[in-house]
Amino acid sequence: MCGIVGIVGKAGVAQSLYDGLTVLQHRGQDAAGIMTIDNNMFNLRKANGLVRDVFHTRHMKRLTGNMGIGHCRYPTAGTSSSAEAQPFYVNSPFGIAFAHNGNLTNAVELQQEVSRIARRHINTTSDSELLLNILAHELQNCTESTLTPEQVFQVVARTHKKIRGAYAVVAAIIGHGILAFRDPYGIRPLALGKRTTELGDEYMVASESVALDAVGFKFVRDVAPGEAVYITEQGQLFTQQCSETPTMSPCIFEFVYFARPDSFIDGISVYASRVNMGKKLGEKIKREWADKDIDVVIPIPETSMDVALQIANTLELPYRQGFVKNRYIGRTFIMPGQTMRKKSVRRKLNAISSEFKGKNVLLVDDSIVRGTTSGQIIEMARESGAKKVYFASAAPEIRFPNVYGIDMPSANELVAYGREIDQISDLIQADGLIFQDLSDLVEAVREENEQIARFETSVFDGDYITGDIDQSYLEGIDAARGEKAKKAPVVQAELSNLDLHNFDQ
Ligand SMILES: O=P(O)(O)OC[C@H]1O[C@H](OP(=O)(O)OP(=O)(O)O)[C@H](O)[C@@H]1O
Ligand SMILES: NC(=O)CC[C@H](N)C(=O)O
Ligand SMILES: [Mg+2]
Repeated sequence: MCGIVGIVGKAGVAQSLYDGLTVLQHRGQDAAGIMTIDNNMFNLRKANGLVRDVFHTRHMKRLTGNMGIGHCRYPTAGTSSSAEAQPFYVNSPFGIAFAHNGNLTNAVELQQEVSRIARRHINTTSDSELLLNILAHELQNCTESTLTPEQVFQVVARTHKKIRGAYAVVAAIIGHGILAFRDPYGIRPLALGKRTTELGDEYMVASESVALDAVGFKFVRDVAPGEAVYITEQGQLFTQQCSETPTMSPCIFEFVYFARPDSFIDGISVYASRVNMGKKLGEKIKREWADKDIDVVIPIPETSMDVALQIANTLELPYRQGFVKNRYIGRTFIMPGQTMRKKSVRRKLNAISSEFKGKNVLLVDDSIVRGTTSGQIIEMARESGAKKVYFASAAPEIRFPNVYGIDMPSANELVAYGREIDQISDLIQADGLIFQDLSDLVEAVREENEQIARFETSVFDGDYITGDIDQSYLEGIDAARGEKAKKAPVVQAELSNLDLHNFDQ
């Protein structure tokens, strides 16, 4: 998914950027980076790893300046090489640092345009580096001597026309300010915050409102789909809609899994939406599983806990914690590669056997994607002595690849692809399996903001909102990014050997 932050402050911003990234860590665990501007110079630190491991005191000391941006990465294009960690940088025009959450769907065409028309070189396979170069090329075309907010917004409007897919972006332009914008569908989230200090007002943009809370910024509002926010280095805020056809269609999977429950996205409390999901699924279980003799409801930590508690309340059954999560192991779904994900489930979750012995348990998860977690967890419940193991998923069956910033490039890897519910149930060896209906999931989230008419739900229904995805596109990303492609002998370490991206370790 990736987390982005950007701050224009009145004093050093590195610590706030760092703190913001630590609370966005759940969006990307593979790499992290911060770039600040001080005295008309960029300072950069980025590397593979968690935020806490990437930044040591010596790096933080070097990240001086009152303006900067940060990123934590979950790769959905290109490779996991540290050369593709963000922020990216181009020296012309002005000098731009850039961070991106999302995924472009016309990267192949853009690659050609960037080299042929813009005569720019891209040194990685990252779609984000491409996006930066499109933006830079458009900025380059502003020939006036000063860069006004109006010009910046025209640049964003032209960029919107060229790129397709999902993007929430933050860019620091040296000598000018910070620019942030969101794709015309608002697929990926972006929030704006403000902090009042003795020295004046400071502004921050972040993927989730929780990052604003963590560093004492007050949530102002969500950036609208297609809208751009430009904060000058003096701290003046300008905003403008830069898309001719903005339509609000946020990714529903943010609410199911990605976002933190204490975030608000597009006016929706992520937590409240999950409670609603639990209520709806609980009601469905009541209707359709009246004959099932469930003794206890048990969540699969961590994301499903809010949903499971509400299911237990709705069914008037006890809610018990049957699995303990090792707090030092990250999220398994966003790990790169199936071998690592598989190994991590048992290291991450351990059963409290007394909660299972002789009981018919209902295990609840937020979603079943590859079936990595559910298969192993059901096995653990049985090893712990459960009589029957039922399974409920707060999201419907995931049958289609994602092209908007979730690393699900291949339908074949999805356990629900080409299978009916009974077959999935057999595969994960459950005694019964139930999924939320898509209409209920949409309602559960919409209940919190009825103004949103549509959500991006392609992983469930194959309806890709940008309208540019066909079978050959899906076959292409499967070949390029599916598990088989990851096993191909690309020596990723070698890719980072160029080391153009980092001037100090
Ligand atoms: O079917 P799968 O391919 O296993 O994917 C789905 C699982 O992965 C996620 O958990 P994750 O461990 O990433 O994070 P969490 O601790 O936030 O639940 C999600 O919450 C499901 O448990
Ligand atoms: N998950 C994301 O937002 C990824 C951003 C970008 N596509 C990358 O792969 O680095
Ligand atoms: Mg989970």
